[in-house]
Amino acid sequence: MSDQLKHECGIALIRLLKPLEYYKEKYGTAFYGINKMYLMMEKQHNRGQDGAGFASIKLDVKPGERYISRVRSNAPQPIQDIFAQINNRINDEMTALPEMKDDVAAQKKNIPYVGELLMGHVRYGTFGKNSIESVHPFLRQNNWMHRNLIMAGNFNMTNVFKLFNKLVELGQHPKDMADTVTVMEKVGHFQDREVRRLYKKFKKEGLSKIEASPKIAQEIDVAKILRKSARDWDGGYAMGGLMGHGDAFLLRDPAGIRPAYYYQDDEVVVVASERPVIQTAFNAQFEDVHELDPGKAIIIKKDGTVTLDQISEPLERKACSFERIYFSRGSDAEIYQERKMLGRLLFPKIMEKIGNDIDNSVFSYIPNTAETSFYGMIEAAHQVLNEQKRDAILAGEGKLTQEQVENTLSRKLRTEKIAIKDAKLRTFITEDSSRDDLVAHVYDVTYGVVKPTDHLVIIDDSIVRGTTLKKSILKMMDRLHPKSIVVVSSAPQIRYPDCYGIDMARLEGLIAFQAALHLHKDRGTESIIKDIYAKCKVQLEYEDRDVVNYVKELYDPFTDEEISDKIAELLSDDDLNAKVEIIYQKVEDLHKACPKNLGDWYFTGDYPTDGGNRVVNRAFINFFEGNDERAY
Ligand SMILES: NC(=O)CC[C@H](N)C(=O)O
Repeated sequence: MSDQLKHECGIALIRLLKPLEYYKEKYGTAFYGINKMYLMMEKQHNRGQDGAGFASIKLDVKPGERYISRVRSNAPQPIQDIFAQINNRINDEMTALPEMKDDVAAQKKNIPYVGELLMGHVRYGTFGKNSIESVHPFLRQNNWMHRNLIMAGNFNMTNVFKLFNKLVELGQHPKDMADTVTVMEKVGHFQDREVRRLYKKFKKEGLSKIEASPKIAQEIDVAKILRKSARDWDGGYAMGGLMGHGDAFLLRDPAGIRPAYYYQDDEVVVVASERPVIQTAFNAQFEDVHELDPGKAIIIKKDGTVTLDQISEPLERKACSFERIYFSRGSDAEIYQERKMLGRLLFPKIMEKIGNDIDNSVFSYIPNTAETSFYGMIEAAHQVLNEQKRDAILAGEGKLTQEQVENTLSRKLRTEKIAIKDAKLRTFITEDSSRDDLVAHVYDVTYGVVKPTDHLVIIDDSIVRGTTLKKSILKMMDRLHPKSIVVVSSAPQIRYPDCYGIDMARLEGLIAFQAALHLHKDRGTESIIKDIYAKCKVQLEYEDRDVVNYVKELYDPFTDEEISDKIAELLSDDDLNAKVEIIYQKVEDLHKACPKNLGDWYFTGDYPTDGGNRVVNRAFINFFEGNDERAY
């Protein structure tokens, strides 16, 4: 991936179903849960590097003993940082009381973090700042056990301001503008109400306060709380939560935009944002890890009962296709095949651009995530090359000499590692005039394998803003003097903002949007920009469900190819010698390759929730008015 794209968060939840002694006996440590959580977070570090956090709950402790621990970090290596803190603390306590070594009860009593219920989170912020206060999990604390709530999520709500204002209208005074607080306060509000309802019920039945408490824990209806809380959430989410008394949940949005997977055996229940994370950490088989259905919550009661509850009416399933193209780790059995298919499906178009001249083409990729689609592209290329060889041999009708046959068979695909990412360089980049020259060196190239007669074909996951392509990759590749550079994007053109967790909130940053604007200018049809603006303005007063995405009209007059060609032009500086061509995946082919993740709003403008149309409407107004604000 050449564009820096802020995206996603990763979530991990573990419930140990057996007493801690069991893990000590079987695996040699009562810190089994913490170790597994470390693995699960580390295996999801791709999903967030702005911050990381961990929280745990000890079940069945005596009043006065601490049972909730949390640690968060926004240090440069946040996962390492929090587990260093956890380790240090554990070591300190163990050194102070060495007789605890084999005494699990004492460890549980004296050492924080050791618990039966654990939640971890890695963050890429989509809302608010990167301060430590914005790092999940968030705590809502109370002296009543059942009223404690810990939340962490991979989410973005399109209507977070509306939700915030609702809290204020209720007379509340949220302490923070963080979206996680807004969402958590909603759940906390209904959790409080449910606790109150149950308390009244038990009081009526003649139970004392102390008798009612364990009964509340048993009967607290988590599904009901979530149903009420999520009623007016509009967005993509996988929201995880722990309640003080030991219930836990993870809720997925009704369109299945954000991912969530779970696994259960007789020792653990586990939930994570990505499947292979669970497979690797628990040595589980692919078919034993299940996807959580859209609109459902997995609820783990304190007694270990696990249920899957429908929380909101499912919408049409629109799981984010970017998860498959780029965000999720490509080690997932399905995602790996899908990425390869994305590369394979692009090959016919590549052949057109290189004039079928495989021998004079060098094939490569932008590291690292595009490597898998590169393998698929190469498989397709091999197939075509083999067909060419077969046809050449058959055309000889058995009369070819040995040398001729050998020559044909010796034709090989030229796959090379061309682009090299020099990540460290970023840290030196300053704002002064030397910046552009340094930026060019963010990528380096391999010298000596490209000839002036060659086409250089380079595949990337996607082209969002195109900045790095323009400022670095194309310039560096041009130094190799190829005849042409064919940039291949395994994702279609990104034309619309995202509002469900990917940080692409502004239209004017998108290179496809810029290309459409330029095409209108070239053709003297710019008046459409004003017309769309007028239509958007009118809609400001509309209810979300009535808003139409008029930004589509900006793209309607052009074919995909016209926009791709314009993008190629915009990304080619005058000083480039090679001709630049750009090939994008077709939306139909994306769906063919990733049939379970049909969420494609950033490519098509078809938003899966009503709030999406409001966001794109606002984004266009912001663009037109030169307003820097975010559209949600
Ligand atoms: N990427 C995410 O899921 C972000 C979660 C949340 N919106 C935050 O900004 O903290």
